[in-house]
Amino acid sequence: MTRTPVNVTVTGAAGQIGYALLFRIASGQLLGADVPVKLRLLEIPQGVKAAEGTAMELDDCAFPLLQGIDIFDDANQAFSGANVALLVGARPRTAGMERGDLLAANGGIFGPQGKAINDNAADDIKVLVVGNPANTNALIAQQHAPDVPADRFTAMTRLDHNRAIAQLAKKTGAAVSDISKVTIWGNHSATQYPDIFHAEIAGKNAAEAVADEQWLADDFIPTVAKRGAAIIDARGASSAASAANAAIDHVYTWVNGTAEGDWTSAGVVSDGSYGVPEGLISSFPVTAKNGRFEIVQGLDINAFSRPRIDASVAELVAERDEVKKLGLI
Ligand SMILES: NC(=O)C1=CN([C@@H]2O[C@H](COP(=O)(O)OP(=O)(O)OC[C@H]3O[C@@H](n4cnc5c(N)ncnc54)[C@H](O)[C@@H]3O)[C@@H](O)[C@H]2O)C=CC1
Ligand SMILES: O=C([O-])CC(=O)C(=O)O
Repeated sequence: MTRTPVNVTVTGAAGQIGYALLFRIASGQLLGADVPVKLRLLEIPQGVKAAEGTAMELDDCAFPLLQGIDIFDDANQAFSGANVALLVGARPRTAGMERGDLLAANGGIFGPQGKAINDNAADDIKVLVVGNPANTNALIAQQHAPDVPADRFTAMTRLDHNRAIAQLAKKTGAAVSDISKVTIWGNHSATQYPDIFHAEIAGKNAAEAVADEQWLADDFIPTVAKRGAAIIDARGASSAASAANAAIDHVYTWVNGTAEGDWTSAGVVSDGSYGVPEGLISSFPVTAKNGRFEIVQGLDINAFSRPRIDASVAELVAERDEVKKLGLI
């Protein structure tokens, strides 16, 4: 193996997503089957011992691409030389917690981690925020990293994107691989808008193939948007393997590109496209090429879609205003 290993930092490494994610990174699924990796795991002190156990199991897989595992409880060390950072560890909402409390608790995590990335990561750092509220946590981290180009900070809506594809495949009987150009707009929350008006099934418009606006409004959109809660209800724990899978998909696509004629969804810094205020980290249809996401331009937004996009973006604006008020950005 002659390639220089890629340093991948994962926060919340001892959590349930971490457990589903690390083995797939180490096996080559994050970056490619010929790319060696070094893992840098960040946990809070109480999580370090469990992370050490996971590291023992990673050793026991004898992955040919895995060239080292280091475990830290200090963000500056964990992000030192990082080329890819997966920010999974977050403070979950607990009973009685208001949105402001949740944003404040996570601001205390993502502000310092953004600064640690700014001060210690490699010049080509790419950041994916998974920990909720993912879009606003990503914004907080990005705002604490003034020396890192803003477009290196992204939030995960790929799970929502994959959920939308799966629901559309179920409804139409199409193969997942025949579905392209699905879009998730807005926030990774129940206000998100999964849009199939530009999607295609084997090259034909998906909304026309479905031809059922009532199904869209009353079934498809709420099923996708509330899927996280449905999983928690059924499993007694939040999505882990599917979230890890989406994180793998997000970074793999970012690094290796979208297929010709397709796009994906990601929370990226808005350039003002589609009326989304500049600087917000909102989900858009994006292509990836040469290691960069680009927002797909020029799509017609119809009367069904417009208010739904606006509602989710309004929620992001409210979250941004709240973290500003709290002095977190
Ligand atoms: N964007 C998305 O689509 C999805 C996001 N999520 C979010 O991902 C996050 C992680 O989920 P799980 O792994 O299930 O949670 P978990 O509670 O099993 O694990 C979280 C881990 O993060 C660690 N942690 C907490 N604060 C930390 C810090 N400051 N630095 C480093 N590590 C820290 C904890 O010790 C714990 O081991 C949650 O916020 C969850 O809501 C989950 C599913 C989908
Ligand atoms: O609410 C959660 O923690 C899980 C989540 O984001 C999802 O499954 O989309």
